[in-house]
Amino acid sequence: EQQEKWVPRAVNMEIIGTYAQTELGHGTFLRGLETTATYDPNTEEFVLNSPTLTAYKWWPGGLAHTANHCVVVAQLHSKGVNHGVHPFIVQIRDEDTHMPLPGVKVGEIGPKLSFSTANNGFLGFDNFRVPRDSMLMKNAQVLKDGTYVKSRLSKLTYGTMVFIRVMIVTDMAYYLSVGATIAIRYSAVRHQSKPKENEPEPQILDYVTQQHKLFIALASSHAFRVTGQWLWTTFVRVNKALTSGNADTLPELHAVACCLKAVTTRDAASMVEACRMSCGGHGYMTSSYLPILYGITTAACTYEGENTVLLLQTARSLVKAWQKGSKGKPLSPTEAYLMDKSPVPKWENTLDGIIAGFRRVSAGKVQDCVSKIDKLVKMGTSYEDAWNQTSVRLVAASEAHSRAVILATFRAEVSRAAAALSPPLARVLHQLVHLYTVYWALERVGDLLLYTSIAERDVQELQQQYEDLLQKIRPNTVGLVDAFDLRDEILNSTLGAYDGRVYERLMEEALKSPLNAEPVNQSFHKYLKPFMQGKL
Ligand SMILES: CC/C=C\C/C=C\C/C=C\C/C=C\C/C=C\C/C=C/C(=O)SCCNC(=O)CCNC(=O)[C@H](O)C(C)(C)COP(=O)(O)OP(=O)(O)OC[C@H]1O[C@@H](n2cnc3c(N)ncnc32)[C@H](O)[C@@H]1OP(=O)(O)O
Ligand SMILES: Cc1cc2nc3c(=O)[nH]c(=O)nc-3n(C[C@H](O)[C@H](O)[C@H](O)COP(=O)(O)OP(=O)(O)OC[C@H]3O[C@@H](n4cnc5c(N)ncnc54)[C@H](O)[C@@H]3O)c2cc1C
Repeated sequence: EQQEKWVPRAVNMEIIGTYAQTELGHGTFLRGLETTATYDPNTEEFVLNSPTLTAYKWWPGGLAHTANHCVVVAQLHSKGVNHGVHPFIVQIRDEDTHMPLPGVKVGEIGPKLSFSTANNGFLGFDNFRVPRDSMLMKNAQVLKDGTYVKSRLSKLTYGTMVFIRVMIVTDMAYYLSVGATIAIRYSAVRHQSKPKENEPEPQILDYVTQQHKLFIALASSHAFRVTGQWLWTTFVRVNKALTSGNADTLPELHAVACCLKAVTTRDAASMVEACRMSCGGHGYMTSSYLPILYGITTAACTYEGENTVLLLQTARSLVKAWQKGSKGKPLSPTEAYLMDKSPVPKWENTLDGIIAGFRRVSAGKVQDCVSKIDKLVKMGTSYEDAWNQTSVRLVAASEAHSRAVILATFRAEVSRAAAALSPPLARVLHQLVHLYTVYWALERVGDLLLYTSIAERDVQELQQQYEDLLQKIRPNTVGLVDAFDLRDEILNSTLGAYDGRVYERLMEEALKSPLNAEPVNQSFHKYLKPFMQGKL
């Protein structure tokens, strides 16, 4: 009945909430969170408290001035026992006056790199009392007398984060479509330089280096949208099983959600930055929207689980899978390839050949990590220290695993969908799959040389395949970004508007600046003139 109490009020916006988990002192290590929720059986209430400055919640979006409730993650104490972190839904502001309630300290954390509209806040409690039913009791419960009833699966506490990580993959597909649309449309409008003296300045989109910078962002948007859809379907299936009490597939979902969130956010941030830089000085204008878009995508590398920490979570799963598979036990579908002990096949410069190659790289890296950890432990190093000393390789293994998942999913889903598409559209989408696959083979050629039978001539041929694909995709590039069908109001960009009037829009935006309100700015009279007259 907690959902009956809270959900309708949240849906009709009586409750504006945020997720208050991170504290000044802890973001990654959840078991180290310091906010306490101590049960008082005499009043059937929890007493929320921030015992130290580092216990203050810090970062939750909307917390500073928007939210009047929040989900607070706190260490649950009852009958003198700390039962670990649990979620509580807590009203923090008066619903009429919006004033902070007594015992609640809340405010803004200050300027950030971007996300300026999110009013991220801080929150401290001074022995703030909330009724027992504030504890979200879907998984664990505290009875009226303070008896703690543990969850059938402690990891369910972390479930919210899996959900958001799954959503973030699709978010990155969207952000890349915005960046690619702005940069490719601008590159079609912008003419620059004279490689051929007797011809007009060409579109910068005709420079192959410009195509190299931008087409991967376009292809990645489709790859992440397709992968995000697959991941969402997986999430729904796992969640359904969880509802019926079966948690067997949760570890695989957690592992694949971690590495996909980490890799897609890192790629999106770096590719949006490449989109910005490919637009020269105008890409550095706020009015282009590209700097803001970079700020949004790079934040995703940190929030909802810092990327390195998440890649190490996946590595933990890959190492456990290797150890399990080595004992002949079955592995989850996404990790089953780790046990492919067949001889390394002759390299093939095909999509299937490259996908198989990335699986070889991932399996080889995982095996190397396991060997290094085992060797260190045999030499007397603790497992934790052996893990830390191997962690750079563990992150790389996770990234290779994630890339293998994206490559395979992108290829399979486009091949499956192609049958229902017109031949021209199917051809263009296959070109994007091909470009994405060959791009990453070239980006990770060192790994392929280490773990597969790829030879120098294969690499040369892949480079030529890649350059041929840039040429094939070029004629459809503007059509492909137009197909994202992003309205000018959404793009919010002087460079990406559909009408291509970039110079007029840049000037229109400049003239809106208050600094252009008068021909001589007051700074002249206050500072420049006195300085020039030696009076400052
Ligand atoms: C409601 C929303 C509605 C709509 C949303 C729509 C769109 C949203 C899309 C995008 C959002 C856009 C903008 C939002 C902007 C900002 C929001 C940001 C919010 C936040 O940042 S919230 C805070 C996020 N914080 C974290 O992610 C913390 C990361 N840290 C951890 O997860 C844990 O500390 C960590 C790293 C896992 C370590 O914890 P611990 O030490 O306890 O674990 P172990 O490593 O020892 O592992 C124990 C065991 O548990 C398994 N496990 C760990 N985590 C999970 C999990 N999440 N699910 C399942 N299982 C998990 C782990 O595998 C181990 O298992 P094993 O022992 O190996 O069997
Ligand atoms: C824009 C934005 C919005 C946010 N919104 C919210 C929100 O709404 N609600 C909320 O609760 N939080 C929110 N956060 C906070 C976010 O979840 C945390 O910043 C994130 O979990 C990282 O934790 P941290 O900042 O404490 O960094 P730390 O965990 O201190 O990480 C710092 C460095 O230490 C490294 N490190 C940490 N642990 C390990 C390890 N075990 N192994 C190896 N390296 C490690 C990390 O890789 C990283 O390089 C938001 C953050 C941002 C930037």
